[in-house]
Amino acid sequence: MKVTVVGTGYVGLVTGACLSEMGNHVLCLDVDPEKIRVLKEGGIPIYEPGLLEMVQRNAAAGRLEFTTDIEQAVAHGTIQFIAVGTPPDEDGSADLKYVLAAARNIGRLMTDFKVVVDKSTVPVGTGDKVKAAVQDELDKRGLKLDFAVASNPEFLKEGAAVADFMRPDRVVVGAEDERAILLMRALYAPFVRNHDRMMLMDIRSAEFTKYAANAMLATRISFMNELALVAEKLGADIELVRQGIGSDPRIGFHFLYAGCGYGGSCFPKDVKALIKTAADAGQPLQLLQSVEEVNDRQKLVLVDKIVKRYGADLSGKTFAVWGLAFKPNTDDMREAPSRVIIEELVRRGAKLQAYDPVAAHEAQRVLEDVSGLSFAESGPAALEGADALVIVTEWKEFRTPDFDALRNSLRDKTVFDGRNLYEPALMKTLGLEYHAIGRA
Ligand SMILES: NC(=O)c1ccc[n+]([C@@H]2O[C@H](COP(=O)([O-])OP(=O)(O)OC[C@H]3O[C@@H](n4cnc5c(N)ncnc54)[C@H](O)[C@@H]3O)[C@@H](O)[C@H]2O)c1
Ligand SMILES: O=c1ccn([C@@H]2O[C@H](COP(=O)(O)OP(=O)(O)O[C@H]3O[C@H](CO)[C@@H](O)[C@H](O)[C@H]3O)[C@@H](O)[C@H]2O)c(=O)[nH]1
Repeated sequence: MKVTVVGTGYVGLVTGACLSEMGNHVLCLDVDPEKIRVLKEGGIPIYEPGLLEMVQRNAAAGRLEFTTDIEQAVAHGTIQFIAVGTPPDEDGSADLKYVLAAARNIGRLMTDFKVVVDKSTVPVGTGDKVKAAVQDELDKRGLKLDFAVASNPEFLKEGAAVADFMRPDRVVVGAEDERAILLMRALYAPFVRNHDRMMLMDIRSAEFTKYAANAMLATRISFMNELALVAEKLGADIELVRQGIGSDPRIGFHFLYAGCGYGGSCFPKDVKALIKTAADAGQPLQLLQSVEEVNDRQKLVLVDKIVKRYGADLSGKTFAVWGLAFKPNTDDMREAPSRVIIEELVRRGAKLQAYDPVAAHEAQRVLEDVSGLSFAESGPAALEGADALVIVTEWKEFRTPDFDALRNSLRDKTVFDGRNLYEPALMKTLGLEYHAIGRA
Protein backbone atom coordinates (compact mmCIF):
# COMPACT_ATOMS: atom_id res chain seq x y z
CA MET A 1 0.00 0.00 0.00
CA LYS A 2 1.04 3.63 -0.44
CA VAL A 3 1.47 5.39 2.88
CA THR A 4 2.60 8.89 3.81
CA VAL A 5 3.94 9.62 7.29
CA VAL A 6 4.00 13.28 8.34
CA GLY A 7 6.78 13.89 10.89
CA THR A 8 10.01 11.89 11.13
CA GLY A 9 10.53 12.00 14.91
CA TYR A 10 10.64 9.01 17.25
CA VAL A 11 7.11 7.93 16.28
CA GLY A 12 6.97 8.96 12.62
CA LEU A 13 10.29 7.44 11.60
CA VAL A 14 9.64 4.17 13.43
CA THR A 15 6.15 3.98 11.91
CA GLY A 16 7.48 4.66 8.41
CA ALA A 17 10.32 2.17 8.72
CA CYS A 18 8.18 -0.63 10.19
CA LEU A 19 5.40 -0.17 7.62
CA SER A 20 7.95 -0.27 4.78
CA GLU A 21 9.42 -3.43 6.33
CA MET A 22 6.06 -5.13 5.60
CA GLY A 23 6.20 -4.16 1.91
CA ASN A 24 4.35 -0.85 1.97
CA HIS A 25 5.74 2.01 -0.11
CA VAL A 26 6.22 4.74 2.48
CA LEU A 27 7.04 8.41 1.94
CA CYS A 28 8.07 10.31 5.09
CA LEU A 29 7.63 14.08 5.19
CA ASP A 30 9.24 16.51 7.60
CA VAL A 31 9.38 20.30 7.70
CA ASP A 32 12.90 20.08 9.17
CA PRO A 33 15.25 20.02 6.15
CA GLU A 34 18.19 18.90 8.29
CA LYS A 35 16.39 15.72 9.39
CA ILE A 36 15.46 14.92 5.79
CA ARG A 37 19.05 15.56 4.63
CA VAL A 38 20.39 13.09 7.21
CA LEU A 39 17.77 10.50 6.23
CA LYS A 40 18.41 10.90 2.51
CA GLU A 41 22.12 10.39 3.15
CA GLY A 42 21.43 7.05 4.83
CA GLY A 43 21.61 8.15 8.48
CA ILE A 44 18.94 8.70 11.13
CA PRO A 45 18.56 11.85 13.25
CA ILE A 46 17.80 9.98 16.53
CA TYR A 47 19.23 7.02 18.45
CA GLU A 48 16.86 4.05 18.53
CA PRO A 49 18.12 0.44 18.64
CA GLY A 50 17.63 -1.43 15.35
CA LEU A 51 16.17 1.56 13.52
CA LEU A 52 19.18 2.54 11.39
CA GLU A 53 19.49 -0.94 9.87
CA MET A 54 15.75 -1.10 9.13
CA VAL A 55 15.72 2.35 7.53
CA GLN A 56 18.77 1.58 5.38
CA ARG A 57 17.39 -1.81 4.28
CA ASN A 58 14.03 -0.44 3.15
CA ALA A 59 15.45 2.75 1.66
CA ALA A 60 17.81 0.61 -0.43
CA ALA A 61 14.82 -1.45 -1.60
CA GLY A 62 13.07 1.76 -2.68
CA ARG A 63 10.18 1.24 -0.25
CA LEU A 64 11.09 4.04 2.15
CA GLU A 65 11.62 7.58 0.91
CA PHE A 66 11.99 11.00 2.49
CA THR A 67 10.94 14.46 1.43
CA THR A 68 10.30 18.02 2.50
CA ASP A 69 7.92 18.45 -0.46
CA ILE A 70 4.41 18.67 1.01
CA GLU A 71 2.70 18.41 -2.38
CA GLN A 72 4.54 15.17 -3.18
CA ALA A 73 3.75 13.78 0.28
CA VAL A 74 0.03 14.49 0.04
CA ALA A 75 -0.15 13.03 -3.46
CA HIS A 76 1.65 9.81 -2.41
CA GLY A 77 -0.31 7.96 0.27
CA THR A 78 -3.95 6.92 0.35
CA ILE A 79 -3.26 6.64 4.07
CA GLN A 80 -1.76 9.80 5.56
CA PHE A 81 -0.38 9.34 9.08
CA ILE A 82 0.06 12.46 11.18
CA ALA A 83 2.94 11.85 13.65
CA VAL A 84 4.01 15.37 14.56
CA GLY A 85 4.70 16.74 18.04
CA THR A 86 1.95 17.78 20.47
CA PRO A 87 3.99 19.70 23.07
CA PRO A 88 2.41 21.17 26.19
CA ASP A 89 0.97 24.66 25.86
CA GLU A 90 1.45 27.16 28.70
CA ASP A 91 -1.68 25.89 30.49
CA GLY A 92 -0.63 22.23 30.18
CA SER A 93 -3.01 21.41 27.31
CA ALA A 94 -1.62 19.72 24.20
CA ASP A 95 -0.68 22.24 21.52
CA LEU A 96 -2.39 21.09 18.34
CA LYS A 97 -0.85 23.60 15.94
CA TYR A 98 1.42 21.06 14.23
CA VAL A 99 -1.34 18.44 13.92
CA LEU A 100 -3.80 20.93 12.47
CA ALA A 101 -1.17 22.41 10.12
CA ALA A 102 -0.53 18.90 8.79
CA ALA A 103 -4.29 18.33 8.38
CA ARG A 104 -4.69 21.63 6.54
CA ASN A 105 -1.87 20.73 4.16
CA ILE A 106 -3.70 17.53 3.27
CA GLY A 107 -6.99 19.36 2.65
CA ARG A 108 -5.20 22.06 0.65
CA LEU A 109 -3.45 19.66 -1.72
CA MET A 110 -5.40 16.36 -1.93
CA THR A 111 -6.94 15.38 -5.23
CA ASP A 112 -8.38 11.95 -4.38
CA PHE A 113 -9.69 9.90 -1.43
CA LYS A 114 -7.49 10.00 1.69
CA VAL A 115 -7.64 8.41 5.12
CA VAL A 116 -6.12 10.92 7.54
CA VAL A 117 -4.85 8.94 10.53
CA ASP A 118 -3.82 10.73 13.67
CA LYS A 119 -0.95 8.93 15.40
CA SER A 120 0.13 11.85 17.57
CA THR A 121 -1.15 11.84 21.15
CA VAL A 122 -4.08 14.26 21.06
CA PRO A 123 -6.92 15.28 23.38
CA VAL A 124 -10.36 13.78 22.97
CA GLY A 125 -12.20 15.66 20.24
CA THR A 126 -9.14 16.31 18.06
CA GLY A 127 -10.50 13.94 15.41
CA ASP A 128 -13.37 16.40 14.89
CA LYS A 129 -10.90 19.29 14.60
CA VAL A 130 -8.78 17.41 12.06
CA LYS A 131 -11.89 16.63 10.04
CA ALA A 132 -12.99 20.28 10.16
CA ALA A 133 -9.51 21.50 9.12
CA VAL A 134 -9.38 19.20 6.07
CA GLN A 135 -12.99 20.06 5.12
CA ASP A 136 -12.35 23.79 5.50
CA GLU A 137 -9.43 23.62 3.05
CA LEU A 138 -11.51 21.61 0.58
CA ASP A 139 -14.33 24.16 0.87
CA LYS A 140 -11.87 26.98 0.16
CA ARG A 141 -10.98 25.19 -3.06
CA GLY A 142 -14.66 24.56 -3.85
CA LEU A 143 -13.91 20.83 -4.10
CA LYS A 144 -16.16 17.95 -3.09
CA LEU A 145 -13.66 15.18 -2.27
CA ASP A 146 -14.24 12.18 -0.06
CA PHE A 147 -11.96 11.61 2.94
CA ALA A 148 -12.02 9.80 6.30
CA VAL A 149 -10.40 10.57 9.63
CA ALA A 150 -9.13 7.90 12.00
CA SER A 151 -7.30 7.78 15.31
CA ASN A 152 -4.45 5.32 15.79
CA PRO A 153 -2.58 6.23 19.00
CA GLU A 154 0.94 4.87 19.34
CA PHE A 155 2.09 2.93 22.41
CA LEU A 156 5.77 2.33 21.56
CA LYS A 157 8.45 2.98 24.19
CA GLU A 158 11.63 4.78 23.26
CA GLY A 159 14.65 2.49 23.38
CA ALA A 160 12.42 -0.44 22.33
CA ALA A 161 10.42 1.37 19.68
CA VAL A 162 11.08 -0.95 16.73
CA ALA A 163 10.30 -4.10 18.72
CA ASP A 164 7.16 -2.51 20.18
CA PHE A 165 5.88 -1.48 16.74
CA MET A 166 6.67 -4.81 15.10
CA ARG A 167 5.06 -6.85 17.91
CA PRO A 168 2.41 -4.60 19.46
CA ASP A 169 0.42 -5.63 22.56
CA ARG A 170 -2.54 -4.10 20.79
CA VAL A 171 -3.30 -1.78 17.90
CA VAL A 172 -6.00 0.72 18.81
CA VAL A 173 -7.93 2.16 15.89
CA GLY A 174 -10.69 4.69 16.21
CA ALA A 175 -12.63 4.88 12.98
CA GLU A 176 -16.19 5.04 11.78
CA ASP A 177 -15.75 5.08 7.98
CA GLU A 178 -15.94 1.59 6.42
CA ARG A 179 -13.17 2.19 3.87
CA ALA A 180 -10.88 3.55 6.58
CA ILE A 181 -11.56 0.49 8.76
CA LEU A 182 -10.78 -1.94 5.91
CA LEU A 183 -7.57 -0.11 4.97
CA MET A 184 -6.35 0.05 8.57
CA ARG A 185 -7.10 -3.66 9.05
CA ALA A 186 -5.10 -4.50 5.92
CA LEU A 187 -2.22 -2.27 6.95
CA TYR A 188 -1.89 -3.76 10.44
CA ALA A 189 -2.74 -7.39 9.57
CA PRO A 190 0.96 -8.44 9.26
CA PHE A 191 1.70 -7.02 12.73
CA VAL A 192 -1.10 -8.96 14.48
CA ARG A 193 -1.01 -12.12 12.37
CA ASN A 194 -0.96 -14.87 14.98
CA HIS A 195 -3.85 -13.44 16.94
CA ASP A 196 -5.80 -10.35 16.11
CA ARG A 197 -4.89 -7.57 18.51
CA MET A 198 -6.48 -4.75 16.59
CA MET A 199 -9.11 -3.01 18.69
CA LEU A 200 -11.63 -1.04 16.76
CA MET A 201 -13.52 1.69 18.58
CA ASP A 202 -14.93 5.16 18.10
CA ILE A 203 -12.42 7.98 17.62
CA ARG A 204 -13.00 9.64 21.02
CA SER A 205 -12.46 6.39 22.91
CA ALA A 206 -9.26 5.72 20.95
CA GLU A 207 -7.94 9.20 21.77
CA PHE A 208 -8.83 8.74 25.44
CA THR A 209 -7.27 5.25 25.60
CA LYS A 210 -3.83 6.70 24.93
CA TYR A 211 -4.03 9.17 27.83
CA ALA A 212 -5.56 6.56 30.13
CA ALA A 213 -2.66 4.16 29.45
CA ASN A 214 0.05 6.73 30.16
CA ALA A 215 -1.81 8.06 33.20
CA MET A 216 -2.11 4.56 34.64
CA LEU A 217 1.60 3.82 34.12
CA ALA A 218 2.65 7.18 35.59
CA THR A 219 0.36 6.53 38.56
CA ARG A 220 2.05 3.19 39.29
CA ILE A 221 5.46 4.89 39.28
CA SER A 222 4.43 7.77 41.56
CA PHE A 223 2.67 5.30 43.86
CA MET A 224 5.88 3.29 44.23
CA ASN A 225 7.99 6.42 44.61
CA GLU A 226 5.79 7.61 47.44
CA LEU A 227 5.87 4.18 49.12
CA ALA A 228 9.67 4.22 48.79
CA LEU A 229 9.85 7.39 50.89
CA VAL A 230 7.71 5.71 53.56
CA ALA A 231 9.81 2.52 53.37
CA GLU A 232 12.91 4.56 54.21
CA LYS A 233 11.22 5.98 57.30
CA LEU A 234 10.01 2.55 58.43
CA GLY A 235 13.21 0.63 57.70
CA ALA A 236 11.62 -1.51 54.96
CA ASP A 237 13.16 -2.26 51.54
CA ILE A 238 11.05 -1.09 48.56
CA GLU A 239 12.80 -3.58 46.24
CA LEU A 240 11.56 -6.51 48.33
CA VAL A 241 8.14 -4.92 48.57
CA ARG A 242 8.10 -4.50 44.76
CA GLN A 243 8.73 -8.21 44.28
CA GLY A 244 6.24 -9.07 46.96
CA ILE A 245 3.40 -7.20 45.30
CA GLY A 246 4.42 -7.70 41.65
CA SER A 247 4.04 -11.47 41.98
CA ASP A 248 0.29 -10.96 42.35
CA PRO A 249 -0.89 -11.26 38.72
CA ARG A 250 -3.54 -8.64 39.40
CA ILE A 251 -0.68 -6.20 40.01
CA GLY A 252 2.14 -7.55 37.81
CA PHE A 253 5.83 -6.61 37.82
CA HIS A 254 5.87 -3.90 35.15
CA PHE A 255 6.33 -0.24 36.01
CA LEU A 256 6.79 -0.71 39.73
CA TYR A 257 10.37 0.53 39.95
CA ALA A 258 10.91 3.33 42.42
CA GLY A 259 13.51 5.81 41.19
CA CYS A 260 14.31 9.47 40.77
CA GLY A 261 11.10 10.25 38.89
CA TYR A 262 9.63 9.61 35.47
CA GLY A 263 10.65 11.80 32.54
CA GLY A 264 10.54 11.68 28.75
CA SER A 265 8.46 13.34 26.11
CA CYS A 266 5.25 11.52 27.05
CA PHE A 267 4.35 10.89 30.70
CA PRO A 268 4.94 14.44 31.99
CA LYS A 269 3.14 16.13 29.11
CA ASP A 270 0.31 13.59 28.79
CA VAL A 271 -0.43 13.62 32.52
CA LYS A 272 -0.58 17.42 32.37
CA ALA A 273 -2.80 17.39 29.30
CA LEU A 274 -5.24 14.89 30.80
CA ILE A 275 -5.47 16.90 34.01
CA LYS A 276 -6.31 19.98 31.89
CA THR A 277 -8.83 18.14 29.69
CA ALA A 278 -10.62 16.74 32.74
CA ALA A 279 -10.69 20.09 34.54
CA ASP A 280 -12.08 21.77 31.42
CA ALA A 281 -14.75 19.08 31.28
CA GLY A 282 -15.74 19.94 34.88
CA GLN A 283 -14.40 16.65 36.27
CA PRO A 284 -11.01 17.36 37.90
CA LEU A 285 -8.66 14.39 38.33
CA GLN A 286 -7.45 14.64 41.92
CA LEU A 287 -5.47 11.41 41.81
CA LEU A 288 -3.56 12.43 38.70
CA GLN A 289 -2.75 15.86 40.12
CA SER A 290 -1.02 14.09 42.99
CA VAL A 291 0.79 11.79 40.56
CA GLU A 292 2.32 14.87 38.95
CA GLU A 293 3.18 16.55 42.26
CA VAL A 294 4.81 13.38 43.61
CA ASN A 295 6.89 13.12 40.44
CA ASP A 296 8.04 16.73 40.56
CA ARG A 297 9.21 16.18 44.13
CA GLN A 298 10.79 12.81 43.31
CA LYS A 299 13.14 14.38 40.78
CA LEU A 300 14.79 16.13 43.75
CA VAL A 301 15.01 13.13 46.07
CA LEU A 302 18.65 12.45 45.19
CA VAL A 303 19.52 16.10 45.83
CA ASP A 304 17.81 15.87 49.25
CA LYS A 305 19.99 12.87 50.11
CA ILE A 306 23.13 14.67 48.95
CA VAL A 307 22.21 17.78 50.98
CA LYS A 308 21.53 15.62 54.04
CA ARG A 309 25.01 14.07 53.65
CA TYR A 310 27.02 17.17 52.69
CA GLY A 311 24.96 20.20 53.75
CA ALA A 312 23.08 22.72 51.62
CA ASP A 313 26.20 24.44 50.31
CA LEU A 314 27.95 22.09 47.89
CA SER A 315 30.73 24.43 46.76
CA GLY A 316 34.06 22.63 46.71
CA LYS A 317 32.34 19.28 46.06
CA THR A 318 32.63 17.34 42.82
CA PHE A 319 30.14 14.66 41.80
CA ALA A 320 30.34 12.13 39.02
CA VAL A 321 26.97 11.70 37.26
CA TRP A 322 26.23 8.42 35.46
CA GLY A 323 23.35 8.59 32.99
CA LEU A 324 21.68 11.67 31.49
CA ALA A 325 18.97 10.39 29.11
CA PHE A 326 15.48 10.09 30.64
CA LYS A 327 15.83 6.30 30.40
CA PRO A 328 18.38 3.83 28.97
CA ASN A 329 18.74 3.08 25.24
CA THR A 330 17.74 6.53 24.05
CA ASP A 331 19.39 9.88 23.39
CA ASP A 332 16.20 11.70 24.39
CA MET A 333 16.72 14.37 27.08
CA ARG A 334 13.15 15.69 27.12
CA GLU A 335 12.00 16.14 30.75
CA ALA A 336 14.92 13.95 31.91
CA PRO A 337 15.26 13.90 35.73
CA SER A 338 19.01 14.47 35.18
CA ARG A 339 18.27 18.03 34.04
CA VAL A 340 16.55 18.95 37.32
CA ILE A 341 19.19 17.17 39.43
CA ILE A 342 22.11 18.76 37.58
CA GLU A 343 20.65 22.26 37.73
CA GLU A 344 19.96 21.97 41.47
CA LEU A 345 23.41 20.57 42.32
CA VAL A 346 25.15 23.25 40.28
CA ARG A 347 22.96 25.96 41.87
CA ARG A 348 24.26 24.76 45.22
CA GLY A 349 27.85 25.21 44.02
CA ALA A 350 28.79 21.63 43.10
CA LYS A 351 31.01 20.71 40.14
CA LEU A 352 29.76 17.81 38.01
CA GLN A 353 31.51 15.31 35.71
CA ALA A 354 28.80 13.62 33.66
CA TYR A 355 28.81 10.59 31.42
CA ASP A 356 26.10 9.02 29.23
CA PRO A 357 26.81 6.31 26.64
CA VAL A 358 24.55 7.86 23.98
CA ALA A 359 22.89 11.09 25.14
CA ALA A 360 26.02 13.17 25.89
CA HIS A 361 25.76 15.13 22.65
CA GLU A 362 22.08 15.96 23.18
CA ALA A 363 22.78 16.71 26.87
CA GLN A 364 25.51 19.18 25.88
CA ARG A 365 22.97 20.92 23.67
CA VAL A 366 20.19 21.22 26.27
CA LEU A 367 22.52 21.94 29.21
CA GLU A 368 24.92 24.30 27.44
CA ASP A 369 24.16 27.21 29.80
CA VAL A 370 24.92 25.18 32.93
CA SER A 371 28.29 26.18 34.37
CA GLY A 372 30.33 23.74 36.46
CA LEU A 373 29.25 20.79 34.31
CA SER A 374 31.77 18.87 32.23
CA PHE A 375 31.39 15.70 30.19
CA ALA A 376 33.56 12.59 30.54
CA GLU A 377 34.32 9.99 27.86
CA SER A 378 33.44 6.97 30.02
CA GLY A 379 31.92 5.97 33.35
CA PRO A 380 35.30 5.41 35.02
CA ALA A 381 36.66 8.70 33.60
CA ALA A 382 33.75 10.59 35.19
CA LEU A 383 34.79 9.24 38.61
CA GLU A 384 38.30 10.69 38.51
CA GLY A 385 38.72 13.33 41.22
CA ALA A 386 35.06 13.12 42.30
CA ASP A 387 33.89 12.99 45.91
CA ALA A 388 30.85 10.82 45.22
CA LEU A 389 28.89 9.20 42.39
CA VAL A 390 25.29 10.04 41.46
CA ILE A 391 23.48 7.47 39.28
CA VAL A 392 20.51 8.86 37.36
CA THR A 393 19.88 6.48 34.42
CA GLU A 394 20.17 2.69 34.59
CA TRP A 395 22.25 1.97 31.46
CA LYS A 396 23.34 -1.70 31.42
CA GLU A 397 27.03 -0.78 31.57
CA PHE A 398 26.48 0.70 35.06
CA ARG A 399 24.96 -2.49 36.47
CA THR A 400 28.16 -4.36 37.33
CA PRO A 401 31.03 -1.88 37.42
CA ASP A 402 34.49 -2.56 38.82
CA PHE A 403 33.48 -1.83 42.41
CA ASP A 404 37.06 -1.75 43.68
CA ALA A 405 38.01 0.85 41.09
CA LEU A 406 34.85 2.76 41.96
CA ARG A 407 35.76 2.83 45.66
CA ASN A 408 39.36 3.80 44.97
CA SER A 409 38.37 6.63 42.60
CA LEU A 410 35.83 8.33 44.87
CA ARG A 411 37.26 10.53 47.64
CA ASP A 412 34.30 9.85 49.95
CA LYS A 413 33.58 6.32 48.64
CA THR A 414 29.92 7.28 48.42
CA VAL A 415 27.24 6.41 45.87
CA PHE A 416 23.81 8.06 45.49
CA ASP A 417 21.80 5.66 43.34
CA GLY A 418 18.57 6.98 41.79
CA ARG A 419 17.78 3.62 40.12
CA ASN A 420 18.52 1.04 42.85
CA LEU A 421 21.12 -0.84 40.81
CA TYR A 422 23.08 -2.49 43.62
CA GLU A 423 22.51 -4.53 46.75
CA PRO A 424 23.00 -2.38 49.87
CA ALA A 425 24.64 -5.30 51.72
CA LEU A 426 27.22 -5.77 48.96
CA MET A 427 28.08 -2.08 48.90
CA LYS A 428 28.65 -2.13 52.65
CA THR A 429 30.91 -5.16 52.34
CA LEU A 430 32.88 -3.39 49.61
CA GLY A 431 33.40 -0.38 51.84
CA LEU A 432 31.11 1.90 49.89
CA GLU A 433 28.59 4.25 51.50
CA TYR A 434 25.37 3.65 49.59
CA HIS A 435 22.25 5.80 49.39
CA ALA A 436 19.46 4.30 47.27
CA ILE A 437 15.71 4.97 46.88
CA GLY A 438 13.48 3.36 49.49
CA ARG A 439 16.18 1.02 50.77
CA ALA A 440 17.25 1.40 54.35
N1 LIG B 1 8.27 9.65 21.58
C1 LIG B 1 7.52 8.64 21.94
O1 LIG B 1 7.98 7.67 22.55
C2 LIG B 1 6.04 8.62 21.64
C3 LIG B 1 5.33 7.43 21.77
C4 LIG B 1 3.96 7.43 21.50
C5 LIG B 1 3.32 8.59 21.09
N2 LIG B 1 4.05 9.73 20.97
C6 LIG B 1 3.36 10.94 20.46
O2 LIG B 1 3.66 11.04 19.06
C7 LIG B 1 3.78 12.41 18.67
C8 LIG B 1 5.16 12.64 18.06
O3 LIG B 1 6.14 12.42 19.05
P1 LIG B 1 7.69 12.33 18.70
O4 LIG B 1 8.40 12.00 19.96
O5 LIG B 1 7.87 11.46 17.50
O6 LIG B 1 7.97 13.86 18.29
P2 LIG B 1 9.30 14.49 17.63
O7 LIG B 1 9.38 15.86 18.16
O8 LIG B 1 10.45 13.55 17.81
O9 LIG B 1 8.97 14.52 16.06
C9 LIG B 1 7.98 15.33 15.48
C10 LIG B 1 8.43 15.68 14.07
O10 LIG B 1 7.36 16.32 13.37
C11 LIG B 1 7.92 17.31 12.52
N3 LIG B 1 6.85 18.23 12.10
C12 LIG B 1 6.22 19.19 12.83
N4 LIG B 1 5.27 19.79 12.10
C13 LIG B 1 5.26 19.20 10.87
C14 LIG B 1 4.49 19.35 9.69
N5 LIG B 1 3.48 20.24 9.62
N6 LIG B 1 4.78 18.58 8.63
C15 LIG B 1 5.77 17.67 8.69
N7 LIG B 1 6.52 17.46 9.78
C16 LIG B 1 6.28 18.21 10.87
C17 LIG B 1 9.03 17.91 13.35
O11 LIG B 1 9.97 18.60 12.55
C18 LIG B 1 9.60 16.66 14.01
O12 LIG B 1 10.65 16.09 13.24
C19 LIG B 1 3.49 13.22 19.93
O13 LIG B 1 2.12 13.53 19.96
C20 LIG B 1 3.82 12.25 21.05
O14 LIG B 1 3.11 12.54 22.24
C21 LIG B 1 5.39 9.78 21.21
O1 LIG C 1 9.00 1.20 36.79
C1 LIG C 1 9.32 2.23 36.19
C2 LIG C 1 9.19 2.38 34.78
C3 LIG C 1 9.57 3.59 34.18
N1 LIG C 1 10.05 4.61 34.94
C4 LIG C 1 10.40 5.91 34.30
O2 LIG C 1 9.30 6.32 33.49
C5 LIG C 1 9.74 7.09 32.38
C6 LIG C 1 9.11 6.61 31.11
O3 LIG C 1 9.60 5.33 30.78
P1 LIG C 1 8.99 4.45 29.58
O4 LIG C 1 7.53 4.37 29.75
O5 LIG C 1 9.75 3.19 29.53
O6 LIG C 1 9.41 5.33 28.32
P2 LIG C 1 8.62 6.17 27.20
O7 LIG C 1 9.39 6.01 25.95
O8 LIG C 1 8.37 7.53 27.73
O9 LIG C 1 7.21 5.41 26.96
C7 LIG C 1 5.98 5.82 27.55
O10 LIG C 1 5.41 6.89 26.83
C8 LIG C 1 5.15 6.60 25.42
C9 LIG C 1 4.66 7.87 24.78
O11 LIG C 1 3.32 8.11 25.01
C10 LIG C 1 4.17 5.46 25.34
O12 LIG C 1 3.91 5.17 23.98
C11 LIG C 1 4.73 4.23 26.06
O13 LIG C 1 3.78 3.17 26.03
C12 LIG C 1 5.03 4.62 27.51
O14 LIG C 1 5.62 3.52 28.20
C13 LIG C 1 11.28 6.98 32.39
O15 LIG C 1 11.81 8.17 32.92
C14 LIG C 1 11.56 5.81 33.32
O16 LIG C 1 12.79 5.94 34.00
C15 LIG C 1 10.19 4.48 36.33
O17 LIG C 1 10.63 5.39 37.03
N2 LIG C 1 9.82 3.28 36.90
